[in-house]
Amino acid sequence: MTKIALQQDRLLDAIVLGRAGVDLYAREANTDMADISGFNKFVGGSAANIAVAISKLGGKTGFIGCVADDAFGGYVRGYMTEQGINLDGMMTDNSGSRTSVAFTEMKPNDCTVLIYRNKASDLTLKPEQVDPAYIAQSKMLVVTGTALSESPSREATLIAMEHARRSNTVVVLDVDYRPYSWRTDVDASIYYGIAAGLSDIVIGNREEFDMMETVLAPGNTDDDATADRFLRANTQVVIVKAGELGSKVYCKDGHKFQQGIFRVEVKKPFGSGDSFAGGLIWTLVNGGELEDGVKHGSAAAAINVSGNSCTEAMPTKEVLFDFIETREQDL
Ligand SMILES: Nc1ncnc2c1ncn2[C@@H]1O[C@H](COP(=O)(O)OP(=O)(O)OP(=O)(O)O)[C@@H](O)[C@H]1O
Ligand SMILES: O=C(O)C[C@@H](O)[C@H](O)C(=O)CO
Repeated sequence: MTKIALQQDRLLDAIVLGRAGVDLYAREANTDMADISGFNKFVGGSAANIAVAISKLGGKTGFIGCVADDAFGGYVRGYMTEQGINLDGMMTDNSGSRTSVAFTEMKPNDCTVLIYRNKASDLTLKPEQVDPAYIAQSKMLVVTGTALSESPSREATLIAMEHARRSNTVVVLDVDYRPYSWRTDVDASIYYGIAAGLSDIVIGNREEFDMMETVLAPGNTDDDATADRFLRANTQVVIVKAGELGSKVYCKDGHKFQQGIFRVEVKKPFGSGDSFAGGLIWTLVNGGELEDGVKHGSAAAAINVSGNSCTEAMPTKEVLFDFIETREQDL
């Protein structure tokens, strides 16, 4: 069994860095985007989803990001505050940017997620807006990688990771690779490489690790070789997620294990990665074992993909443990 050493005397369990925006989910299931007649509004954005996931499980969370000075920015702030998320690190941009908006179909497979990110406010976050004292109050800093895609958010993210290292705040990188946010895969792999070197835990799927290996190991598809390459510098754990095939976990000391999925009736595939990260991180900040964290993450993801949204479908601790007790898991 593996434990991640954390500073226990911190006010916050985890601060999540990245985008918080609006998700608009199709009212009709199994309908193409062009034929959808209406959408239900929720708070979304990968980083917000992870923060809500940890918070609903009972964790004390904070957030570093930026919403626009618009009605959606106010809506996002209001919802996250109701969820108990500390927003001392959430900025508001009034330079004409817009809070990110995602439209989604509701289909179990081949489900389109259309994200409007022209002049996205989260990417206006500036390095001077990142407070090292805020990060030093947290056991963990969780970075969602799209924040690296553009300046000044890229520099803000890298300095946040550096501050975390200096204050012994454990750093988690959730790769969260959205190809349309980047000029080229080469650019992406360079910045993700720097960020991975600053991280204790790196979580991604195969497509994301392929992108990260664009320059250094083009064509590699072998998870073991990937893990060897990324278990360097500060990185203690590499997790390769594989959707319905579960996940593989690699530790620096050579220990490795796999986790299967909890089979459910899937309503939509998105949100699985964010709920997985939420369940895992909540377990680790509470002093739990890595093996239990990955199991809790898998269960939270299964619950989420069988629900009708991302944030609202994140489980509480009671729902999570009840689900695990009553379900078989594929190993
Ligand atoms: N259909 C499914 N049924 C049950 N569990 C699932 C399913 N899909 C994914 N999961 C769980 O969620 C974890 C993460 O999923 P996945 O590998 O799809 O992440 P991801 O690529 O980051 O997803 P996304 O970007 O869509 O959020 C998997 O390792 C698995 O435990
Ligand atoms: O991450 C986003 O910007 C949108 C999400 O909330 C979306 O629902 C999704 O794709 C989750 O992974």
